[in-house]
Amino acid sequence: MNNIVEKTMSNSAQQHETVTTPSIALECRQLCKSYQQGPVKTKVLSDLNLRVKTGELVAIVGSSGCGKSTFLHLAGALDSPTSGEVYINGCNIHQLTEKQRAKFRNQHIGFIYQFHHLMMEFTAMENVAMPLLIRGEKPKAAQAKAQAMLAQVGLAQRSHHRPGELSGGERQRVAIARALVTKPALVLADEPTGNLDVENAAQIYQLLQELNRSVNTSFVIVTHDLSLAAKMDRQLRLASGHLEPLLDHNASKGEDG
Ligand SMILES: Nc1ncnc2c1ncn2[C@@H]1O[C@H](COP(=O)(O)OP(=O)(O)OP(=O)(O)O)[C@@H](O)[C@H]1O
Repeated sequence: MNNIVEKTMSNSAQQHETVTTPSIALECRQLCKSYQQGPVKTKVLSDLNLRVKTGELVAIVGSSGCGKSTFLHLAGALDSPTSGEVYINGCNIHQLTEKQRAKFRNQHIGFIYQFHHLMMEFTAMENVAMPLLIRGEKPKAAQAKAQAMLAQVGLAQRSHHRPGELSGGERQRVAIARALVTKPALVLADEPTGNLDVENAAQIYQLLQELNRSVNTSFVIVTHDLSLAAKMDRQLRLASGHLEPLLDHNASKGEDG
């Protein structure tokens, strides 16, 4: 009997531990990046630290040229740091081989760019299904998932349209569906509303929030728009090569840059 009680107590303690200890989707440790062009060395990131919890929405703002895209490229395993480490769901991504990194990106990371980067000769459905086909899913299953994802972003009726037959906001919705169709741990977005009008931009952010809640994917969003950044869980500023809380009240939330 005692054993059972002890076991139950220890199980409940473990469950409690699991619930109260947040998982970390992205962790950057002492990240540094310099570019060397001939004799000129440009130091862009310097001892940057960041922890993003599973399901957290983080906005990063910063002046032009401060290193936001550089940071996203390192966090998304598209480029290597000069030094430092990046962990996604606990995996040190820069220790992987190039081939392993490509596979890891396909399985765990979604990208959303300012200019959607859709394949213009393919339909919305084909664009969204592509990451699933790349990871080896059967075409029928991939199409069914792509159709469901397009419905989630409000484009069920546009699945056979090519990007040229969609509005700017709709194209960005397709890009969001493509980034999320694999249910990645982390979505990295570089100015996802940069080329949209205010109304469309607000709709896209609302959509990102809804998807964040429904799939529990973590989002790191680079934006120039402070009012939209304010809607995220946390706002950080990239300056002098590292991240700092944008607003004073964020400092009290802990988990700073
Ligand atoms: N491949 C590269 N080689 C050399 N320098 C680079 C390279 N890529 C970026 N830089 C430099 O690194 C700095 C940061 O660039 P980055 O594109 O990350 O800035 P950003 O904050 O995204 O800018 P923006 O908001 O204007 O897009 C800039 O000074 C840029 O000139």
